Amino acid sequence: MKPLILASSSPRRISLLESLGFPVKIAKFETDETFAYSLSVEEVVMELAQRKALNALHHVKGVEEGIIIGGDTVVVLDGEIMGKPRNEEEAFSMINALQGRTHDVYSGLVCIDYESQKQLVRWKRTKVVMKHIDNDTIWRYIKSGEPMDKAGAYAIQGIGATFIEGIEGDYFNVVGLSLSLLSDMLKAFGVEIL
Ligand SMILES: Cc1cn([C@H]2C[C@H](O)[C@@H](COP(=O)(O)OP(=O)(O)OP(=O)(O)O)O2)c(=O)[nH]c1=O
Repeated sequence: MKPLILASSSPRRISLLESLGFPVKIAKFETDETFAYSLSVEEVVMELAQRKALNALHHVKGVEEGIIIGGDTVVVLDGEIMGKPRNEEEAFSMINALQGRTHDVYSGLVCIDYESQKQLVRWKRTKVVMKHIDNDTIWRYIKSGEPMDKAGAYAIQGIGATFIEGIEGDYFNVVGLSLSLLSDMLKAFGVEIL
């Protein structure tokens, strides 16, 4: 089987991919994550995931062969895209905006076959309903450190789970890598999970 090369340093994406039982190689390189505001959310997550994957492809050329996987996750409330907070104040305003409301989490996923250079680019959306959270609780959460490297400043898989009323869609898409979508994409490259 072709090795899977993950263009990501996200510990969540690494352990989700490893949970499928395949050996995973990591090829993460600094990628510009700015985007044009004229793009739709779907285009943003696909473009950023693609940039990460193409960057890895460029760097592993002649060194590693396999299927390169790139991903990107954002939170969207009222059409506004939230990435990772730059500081604690921004984390506060993100969670404060999300609490008591329903938002969408979009993840883009890209697979590139090194050998054929064939590319597949997809996206997926999950709806998340968050409970009301008071200001003191938000600040205690921020002080836990958990929100700082997460889109929308919360982690559904961590203490942030206590804020979540429910979701509609794929849980793993919120954590950053839909294993269901990935398995469909890998199938197109001749890779069967089972
Ligand atoms: C909403 C949400 C996001 N996240 C994470 C998933 C992503 O890792 C992160 C969004 O940032 P990304 O830019 O998608 O990824 P990253 O910077 O962590 O990793 P890399 O660019 O190396 O692939 O937020 C959670 O872990 N839990 C959640 O509930």
